[in-house]
Amino acid sequence: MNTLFPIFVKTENLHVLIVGGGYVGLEKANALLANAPNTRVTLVAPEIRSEIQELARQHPRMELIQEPYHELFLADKDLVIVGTNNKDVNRQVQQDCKTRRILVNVADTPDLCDFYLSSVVKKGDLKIAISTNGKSPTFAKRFREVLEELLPDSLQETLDNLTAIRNQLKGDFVQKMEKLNEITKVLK
Ligand SMILES: C[C@@]1(CC(=O)O)c2cc3[nH]c(cc4nc(cc5[nH]c(cc(n2)[C@H]1CCC(=O)O)[C@@](C)(CC(=O)O)[C@@H]5CCC(=O)O)C(CC(=O)O)=C4CCC(=O)O)c(CCC(=O)O)c3CC(=O)O
Ligand SMILES: NC(=O)C1=CN([C@@H]2O[C@H](COP(=O)(O)OP(=O)(O)OC[C@H]3O[C@@H](n4cnc5c(N)ncnc54)[C@H](O)[C@@H]3O)[C@@H](O)[C@H]2O)C=CC1
Repeated sequence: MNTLFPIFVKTENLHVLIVGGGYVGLEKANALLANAPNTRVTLVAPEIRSEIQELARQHPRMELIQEPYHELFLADKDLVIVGTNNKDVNRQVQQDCKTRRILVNVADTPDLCDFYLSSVVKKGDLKIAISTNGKSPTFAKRFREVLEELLPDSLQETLDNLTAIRNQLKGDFVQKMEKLNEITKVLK
């Protein structure tokens, strides 16, 4: 059964810790900052790839700490993503997060994850998150590419028009809902 519950998180309101400064750390930092460049991200690792250092130069709210993980780094964090090349360290971080009730993603161990990252399709204000329940991240990536091709750029205009109508509508909640359902019937 696929029990994942998708939510859209305002990461700019959070302080995220990434543990690991290799390819995985880079991928996850890129994923976060591509969606919300203003997110406060702290990345800790004894070795940090040069691409991550470049990313930090472009994002003033990203901080790099060139040290091994220590639980003290969890003190002020809301969300943690772990991707070191040391399984014991990954496990330790996961346990420390559980103790503090901080949501944690252990990139190479789905069983230890409280949440997964998704493939993200963006067309202006429309955002679609794709997950395969961990079965094939590569399928998620390919399906993102298919949807990116398929969805027209004019979608933003439709959304803008619907927002304008939504803001002008008078009446109670039910009346507004009926009207908006009527107008958008053509989309079915
Ligand atoms: C469970 C999950 C946890 C998490 O990381 O959050 C997870 C786990 C693992 N990924 C692995 C490998 C790869 N991951 C990618 C890519 C992505 N992986 C992402 C998400 C997720 N990956 C979560 C489930 C998402 C879902 O439900 O579908 C994406 C969508 C989002 C993102 O990372 O930002 C991003 C695509 C973004 C995009 O382009 O749209 C590629 C392809 C590539 O990089 O080109 C490969 C190599 C090929 C392959 O294996 O498929 C391995 C094996 C590691 C090993 O062998 O050591 C594990 C561990 C395991 O499965 O056991
Ligand atoms: N979920 C995913 O998308 C994928 C997961 N993986 C797995 O993730 C793991 C990491 O992969 P890469 O980033 O490619 O490895 P890498 O070798 O490029 O980087 C490992 C990083 O972990 C850091 N590290 C080691 N000990 C640490 C400690 N005590 N505290 C903090 N950081 C520490 C290193 O300094 C380095 O920055 C591997 O086990 C790999 O199998 C690999 C590919 C994709």
